[in-house]
Amino acid sequence: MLEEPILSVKNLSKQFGDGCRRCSDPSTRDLIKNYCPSCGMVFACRDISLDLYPGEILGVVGESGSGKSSLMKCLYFDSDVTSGELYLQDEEFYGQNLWTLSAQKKRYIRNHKYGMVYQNPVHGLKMDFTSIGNIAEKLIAAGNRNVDNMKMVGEKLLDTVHIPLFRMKEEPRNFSGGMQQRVQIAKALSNNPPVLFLDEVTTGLDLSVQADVLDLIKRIQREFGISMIVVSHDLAVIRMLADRTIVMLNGEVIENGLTDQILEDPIHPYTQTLVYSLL
Ligand SMILES: Nc1ncnc2c1ncn2[C@@H]1O[C@H](COP(=O)(O)OP(=O)(O)OP(=O)(O)O)[C@@H](O)[C@H]1O
Repeated sequence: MLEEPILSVKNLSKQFGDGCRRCSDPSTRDLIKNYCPSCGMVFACRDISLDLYPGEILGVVGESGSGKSSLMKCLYFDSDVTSGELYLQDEEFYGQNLWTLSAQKKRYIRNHKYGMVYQNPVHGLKMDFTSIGNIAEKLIAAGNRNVDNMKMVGEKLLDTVHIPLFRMKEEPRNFSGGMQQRVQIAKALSNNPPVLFLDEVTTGLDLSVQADVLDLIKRIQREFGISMIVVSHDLAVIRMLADRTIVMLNGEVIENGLTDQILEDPIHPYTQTLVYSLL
């Protein structure tokens, strides 16, 4: 593992609501978990810092409402942050806090440096485009114009994720949930991104289909060497995929470390409950 992280988050906070006197002053803050009972303000993410290293999978695990999706949305610029810094190890953006960039530059980063796989394929795919057309859409967004080249890349990626090529002209709406996720993964890989985000990508799939998708993600890590952040409420998924893991509760990181170490010796009582539920 290289020493410099490919992606670095410093002190990310994401709050919904402006806050009031009761919750705005850190020294007298009076919250129920991450919620202010006086004004309804919610801290979805509180002072989160993390580093993603080249080639690794970082898992983010936590119960519903712990702030995992908000973290992911901030990283992918789907949502504005309240405060914090985000750095990408990249010549073009070195040393720049990505959250302060213009909307146009953020779009550029999404198109050229990032891949995203959503829990719900409807968010990542155009259901009325063909499967190969979905990949072409992302390639065009990343500046590609050569049709033969796009076709070649599309076929190769669909083959990589085991979509039979005779079905490449079918719309993903005709596919099973597992196949839709595989097309989403192919699309997310098409701009050759150094960083891939996966948000609850196996939730709702049958167990055998889940296993196929998880195997595919591991294979992609091995073959492409992409750094990934994988969000899941399911520690079993994180155990299969992640080299390192952060555990979130009420918008905060309560534990982080090597996944094996967290599984063998969980320190926080919430993490202990998560781990024991796997036994
Ligand atoms: N648009 C919003 N407006 C107000 N509160 C929100 C909004 N989005 C999220 N929240 C709150 O922020 C907190 C974190 O939500 P978030 O969706 O990030 O959690 P999560 O861990 O991803 O949960 P889930 O897996 O159920 O989506 C929750 O208390 C949620 O109610």
